[in-house]
Amino acid sequence: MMLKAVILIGGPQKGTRFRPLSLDVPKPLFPVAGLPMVQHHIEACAAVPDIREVLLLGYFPAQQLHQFVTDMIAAYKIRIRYLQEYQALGTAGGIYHFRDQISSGNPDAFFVLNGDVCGDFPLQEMLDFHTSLTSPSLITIMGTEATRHQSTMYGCIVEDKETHQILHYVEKPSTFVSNLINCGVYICSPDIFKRVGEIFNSRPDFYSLEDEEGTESIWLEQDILMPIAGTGQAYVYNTDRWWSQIKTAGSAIYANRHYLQLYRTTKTDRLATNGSDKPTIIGDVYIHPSATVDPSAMLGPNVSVGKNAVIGAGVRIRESIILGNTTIQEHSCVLYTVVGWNSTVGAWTRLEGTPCDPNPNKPFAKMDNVPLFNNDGKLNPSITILGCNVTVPAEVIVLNSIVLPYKDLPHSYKNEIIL
Ligand SMILES: Nc1nc2c(ncn2[C@@H]2O[C@H](COP(=O)(O)OP(=O)(O)O[C@H]3O[C@H](CO)[C@@H](O)[C@H](O)[C@@H]3O)[C@@H](O)[C@H]2O)c(=O)[nH]1
Repeated sequence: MMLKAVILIGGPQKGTRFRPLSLDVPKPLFPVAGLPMVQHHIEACAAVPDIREVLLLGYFPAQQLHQFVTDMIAAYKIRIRYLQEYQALGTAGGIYHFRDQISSGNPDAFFVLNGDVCGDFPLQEMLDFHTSLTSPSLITIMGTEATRHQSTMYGCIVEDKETHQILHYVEKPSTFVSNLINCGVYICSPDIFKRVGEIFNSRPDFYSLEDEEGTESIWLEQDILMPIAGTGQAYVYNTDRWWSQIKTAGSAIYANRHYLQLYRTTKTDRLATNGSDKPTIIGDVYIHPSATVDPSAMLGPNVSVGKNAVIGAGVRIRESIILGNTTIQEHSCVLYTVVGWNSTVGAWTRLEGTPCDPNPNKPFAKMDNVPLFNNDGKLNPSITILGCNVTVPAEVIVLNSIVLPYKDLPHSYKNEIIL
């Protein structure tokens, strides 16, 4: 069997809720648990022996992805390419536009993964399910359970419980349809191109100059899944493994924690260990080999420290992401915070945010993608974020605040966006 994988990474206009973290680097490359977000997808794909090529599909300028793709080829030794859409073509439009590249070598099927989800992707298990189906599936969707209340923020699937055929599919319905939601991970038969082609050719105004911008795009969800449901050609593979979207900056801390936890079973060499002349490590912590951490610092649980970062004496960090080239001076405390690249945090300073985790008392609860402001126009409590090249003085407190790049903070801040 020969398979390929397509990862949909979107473009610069997407991922706005991820700001300011997506101001300096395309959102798909933002590091979570020490690796660019979509490297986790690539790693999951590379672990499936039949996947021979991974295609990243998006409309970011190619030079923004070039180094990353080169690094990925070296790390995983499989074919990886970035294919750039000339404009946003939609979740099925891009696949259709590059159908020749996807079909070359005659793959039996190809995976499609949304770049903005994270999880413990059971790709091999899903493939086994897909290939075991007696009637061929044009598209198999990975589905998972959500709460009744949250389900309407996703694509909702009604399945035949015995055969797992999809009977009904609604994209982000206005009222409750089903607890079973679309994870944004698919296996498609190459025959899907015929379906997308029919839609492409059925658009009469395609060449009209008055055509509104955006009508050129084709959506896997609305244009393919909704009409195909109930025809016996679409199936759902259910998973109860960890899965989430990464939409808001707050979800980076949550995803970081879970990916670190996964390292415990699969990649223990990536986790920092305790030892003499080493900092105290609590729980799961990733420290880039080039980072310098003072032995009197205490890190964890759930901390990632990037390239060339310098962590001073007596520093305490918990539930946070410290990006590359950042310096945290002695005795500072960092909790539920993302510290952007090249930032400096003075001594005896406290950076603290509020976690936005899924409700632990509700089974199947996902992260709420809390908007920045509440209805009174006030900032919703969230993780604290420092953009890149921010300088925080010594002996101040920055609480539940978002600091845009290149800012020298003069004093303490609480619940503010600092522009
Ligand atoms: N290449 C490319 N990628 C795109 C484009 N538009 C969106 N994407 C990528 O496609 C994925 C889906 O993004 P959205 O269109 O914003 O959809 P969504 O709100 O995330 O919902 C989708 O994912 C949910 C799971 O996370 C699903 O539940 C839902 O049904 C739907 O498939 C993201 O990774 C995004 O970067 C495009 O024009 N081109």
